[in-house]
Amino acid sequence: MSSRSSTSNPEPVVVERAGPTAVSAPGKVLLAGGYLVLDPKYSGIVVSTSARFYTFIRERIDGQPAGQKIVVKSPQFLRASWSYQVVFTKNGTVGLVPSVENSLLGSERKNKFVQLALERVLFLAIEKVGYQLLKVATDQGLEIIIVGDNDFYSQRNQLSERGLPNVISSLAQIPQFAYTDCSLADVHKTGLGSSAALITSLVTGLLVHFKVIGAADLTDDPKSVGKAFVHNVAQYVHCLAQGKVGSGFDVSSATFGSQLYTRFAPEVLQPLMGEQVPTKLQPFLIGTNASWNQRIQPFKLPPQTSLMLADVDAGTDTPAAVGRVLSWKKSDPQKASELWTQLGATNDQLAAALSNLTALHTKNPAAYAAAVDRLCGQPPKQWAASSKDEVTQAFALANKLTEVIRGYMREMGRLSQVPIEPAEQTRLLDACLAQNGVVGGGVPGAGGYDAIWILTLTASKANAAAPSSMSEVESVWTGWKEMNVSPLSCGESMERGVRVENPETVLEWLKKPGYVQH
Ligand SMILES: Nc1ncnc2c1ncn2[C@@H]1O[C@H](COP(=O)(O)OP(=O)(O)OP(=O)(O)O)[C@@H](O)[C@H]1O
Ligand SMILES: C[C@@](O)(CCOP(=O)(O)O)CC(=O)O
Repeated sequence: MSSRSSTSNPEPVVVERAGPTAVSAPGKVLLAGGYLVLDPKYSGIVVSTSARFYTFIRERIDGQPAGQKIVVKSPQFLRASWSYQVVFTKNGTVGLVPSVENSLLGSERKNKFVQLALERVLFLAIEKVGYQLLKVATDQGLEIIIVGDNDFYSQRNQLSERGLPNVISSLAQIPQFAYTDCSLADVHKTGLGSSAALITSLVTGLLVHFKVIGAADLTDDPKSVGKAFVHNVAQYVHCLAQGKVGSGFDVSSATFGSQLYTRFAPEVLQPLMGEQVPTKLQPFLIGTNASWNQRIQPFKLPPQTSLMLADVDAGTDTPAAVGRVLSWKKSDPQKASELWTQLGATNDQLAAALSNLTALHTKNPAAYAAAVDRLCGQPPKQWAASSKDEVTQAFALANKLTEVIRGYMREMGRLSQVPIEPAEQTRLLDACLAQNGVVGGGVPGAGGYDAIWILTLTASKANAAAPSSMSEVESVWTGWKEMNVSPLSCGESMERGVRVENPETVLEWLKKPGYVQH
């Protein structure tokens, strides 16, 4: 067990009991930049999802005082609760010890994501608020409930058990945080970054609950030092738990929301990834530490567009795919450099084209809406020739760029012999992109068979009669024979990053009938 010492003198403290704390963080879709975003020379277009991960923290356990004990419950899954003892010693150190009952309870042996988040935030807390305050903050025991919106986990079983068709409108009939009746090890995750959203939500909830940071620190301003600290701590814990330093786009978007993301230099985490925990963590993670040189540019999709996500039935081993692509890249640096340069430039052009559409809406909302309503009734291949107006031309350009990106991703897959956009996904995407009002689509992140994303136009409210490209795409999905295509979240708003929630509201959600209390 590691332990940690305090920097402040043990003074008697006035105890003010802390009320409950609730925090949420969004999932992610990497629309463009898979593989390239591992290199700080390139950026990724990351959209935060409407699906969010929630952490609810309150004192006592099942309403009873439980000195220095912490229980973390994940009630959507079988055997998913873990209990720990916070250990304070006379010389002012703190440590976290998994309780014996974890194995007795039949819990999955342990959850390193949860345990590392608790342990490392306790170390930071004793550095920042001191031994006495931290001891008080845990002396009644803590009950922590962590839940992810349904889209993080395949709902196919839920839909079939309820006799509901596999369509977007059915998703709203499944209770929020629905019980999956399976273990975490067996659940089919949908690739929305559940662990990054979990860690960012749990770490932030603990930092707020232990008063290491204030709720005011959680603005979405990428320049906020408090938010940067939260980002750094969440990246640290997530990389420790995953056992690797990925690009970090998922934790960054969970923290700051939708963005154009450029990776921090991975070396910043090297001193923290070993067995030995540094005696002081704060200097490495503080928001003003310039070694954390990620670049975060707020981004949002254009107005009157909706991001549709579908979960496809075969899984993809992302780490293995990354390994094979990078080893090919090493074996053919010349060809890889050409491809990375062309793909990186096209990704940047797509980001600019999408941001330009938002600017065109700002410039003339009426003209923008009129153009979108018209394009809702045409397949994208006809857009460029249909009108010379700048909104039409801008959407035609965005569509063209997504198709060029798909071509480069297929080329990367062919050269590295990794199924990045395999033929089955190509056929499904081409069928979707032939529908009216579809701006573009592709395989998110590392690609493979996990999922597809489709960006569709939505008619203005004044034009309710306009055709709905979302339903046209959904017809392709429901009629698709080659693979099982299940709809996921379908969001218009570009989600904010990690934020404090009203604990009473979250508690009400957790008491609803469809949510199974353990
Ligand atoms: N509701 C939850 N409660 C507890 N732990 C969870 C929960 N959801 C996810 N996790 C943890 O996150 C791990 C998944 O993290 P991993 O890095 O393997 O995948 P990921 O890339 O986050 O997956 P995806 O992007 O598909 O959501 C699970 O094995 C589990 O330990
Ligand atoms: C392949 C990679 O660049 C993106 C992986 O994205 P996803 O987890 O498949 O959504 C890996 C990374 O950035 O960590």
